[in-house]
Amino acid sequence: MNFETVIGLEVHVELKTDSKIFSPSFNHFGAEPNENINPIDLGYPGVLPVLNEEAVNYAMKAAMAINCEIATDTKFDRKNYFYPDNPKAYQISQFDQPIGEHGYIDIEVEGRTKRIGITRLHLEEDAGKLTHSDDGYSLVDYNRQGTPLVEIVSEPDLRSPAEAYAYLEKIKNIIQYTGVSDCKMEEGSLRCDANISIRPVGQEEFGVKTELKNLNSFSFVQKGLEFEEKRQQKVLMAGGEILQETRRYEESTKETVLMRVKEGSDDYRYFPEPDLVPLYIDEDWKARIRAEIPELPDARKKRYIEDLTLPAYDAMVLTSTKEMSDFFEATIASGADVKQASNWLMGEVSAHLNKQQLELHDLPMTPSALARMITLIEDGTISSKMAKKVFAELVEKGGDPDEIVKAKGLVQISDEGQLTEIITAILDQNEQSIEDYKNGKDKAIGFLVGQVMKQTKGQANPPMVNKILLQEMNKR
Ligand SMILES: Nc1ncnc2c1ncn2[C@@H]1O[C@H](COP(=O)(O)OP(=O)(O)OP(=O)(O)O)[C@@H](O)[C@H]1O
Ligand SMILES: [Mg+2]
Ligand SMILES: [Mg+2]
Repeated sequence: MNFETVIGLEVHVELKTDSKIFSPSFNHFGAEPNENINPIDLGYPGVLPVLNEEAVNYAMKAAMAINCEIATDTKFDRKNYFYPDNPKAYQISQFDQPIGEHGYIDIEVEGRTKRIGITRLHLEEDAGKLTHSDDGYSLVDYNRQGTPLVEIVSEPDLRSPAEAYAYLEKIKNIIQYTGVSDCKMEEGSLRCDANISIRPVGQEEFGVKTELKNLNSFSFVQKGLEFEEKRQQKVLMAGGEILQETRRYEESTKETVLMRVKEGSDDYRYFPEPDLVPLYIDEDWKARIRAEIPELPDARKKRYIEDLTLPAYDAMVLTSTKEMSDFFEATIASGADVKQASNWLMGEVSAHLNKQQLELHDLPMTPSALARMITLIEDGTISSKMAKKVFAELVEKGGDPDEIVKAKGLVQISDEGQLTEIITAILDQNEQSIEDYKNGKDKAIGFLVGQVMKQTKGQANPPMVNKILLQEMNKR
């Protein structure tokens, strides 16, 4: 029997506000365990949460960027659960009136664009972090408790693990552009639970889903879903039934294992949070936040193709991170040729970053330095071979391309008169090569170019050397 896979993702994104969602504790990653906590985070008796306006602004920004409608009347709810990562035994979340609903994003898979619905985006507080040691005890760090978090729930519109991967890339890309989160999976500021079911092809009704947790990278999400897709197929083919379970992905075995049979939302005993007033978001507030949203990746990509006439591939690569795209724009604003700037960023710059495991902001090279180097190539001051030396210096130490060119004696000889003089002398000494060339042996040109380069210590402008050589030989 042939099955169709159905996937819906829950993505949690931590918002990088200065302080926590309901308390004045710092909200910074990387502090000593339990350094950034106070009695509100820990839910001591008698404390009251106060909503951080910045967290609401950030959540609205994220929701708008994924095309959600923003609620006018919204509120917070208590989700009750007992687990040591949460000292209050409840999480303040949003149940039936989330900040954002009915959104979508467009993803590209195998050259096709597909629209994936977003059911909701709600604002909540993060829980603490447990570290389980091998010798049987667990450590609790409550620094994360109370970090503002948005949960973005997709419609069950994804049809393959590869689509799930593309969806995650796109969500990360968009949210990073808004600047409300770093979306670093390795630091936990972006996390994902993946829901998956299968159904016989042609059947309208969805199958029973399982939910995968402990997915620590986008590729583990894809691998976990691929395993689960096959596991469910085997169960159904053997006449068994899928139970609504929460399963844990094991990186070492690449398998999913049962954690618990899933609780329903009834088990959480949701009720309106009595310590917070309902939140009313008026049109002015919405408009103010909307005006702060920068140009998003899809719009940028379109502009690069239509206005800058870049190939679609370049536009895609350049907009894949905001940092790359901003660097590119600053480079062309400093006067670099658009296509050359794109080529350098996608080529040499990206290769260097990959090799050294660096990010653009780690480089001492500024966009204006890259632009100047590109201009020096274009106007013939340096050859592309010399440019490699200038580039190596720029990414190592930074500095001014003109000064590097001067210091390294890299100036190219592009003076027509000077080159003609050198070439004439070389031709006089190599009459055999001229003869060979006239007899159709094109190799002779290569030899003569080599002689010119040798004599000028590689400083002659190669296209000009070629042109003048041909002119002069044809005269003879
Ligand atoms: N039959 C199905 N097969 C695959 N995915 C499904 C199916 N039904 C629902 N989903 C997806 O499962 C996800 C459910 O997420 P949601 O946050 O609404 O509920 P939950 O996981 O039960 O709640 P919690 O936040 O408490 O974990 C959504 O992304 C939805 O698209
Ligand atoms: Mg959920
Ligand atoms: Mg869930």
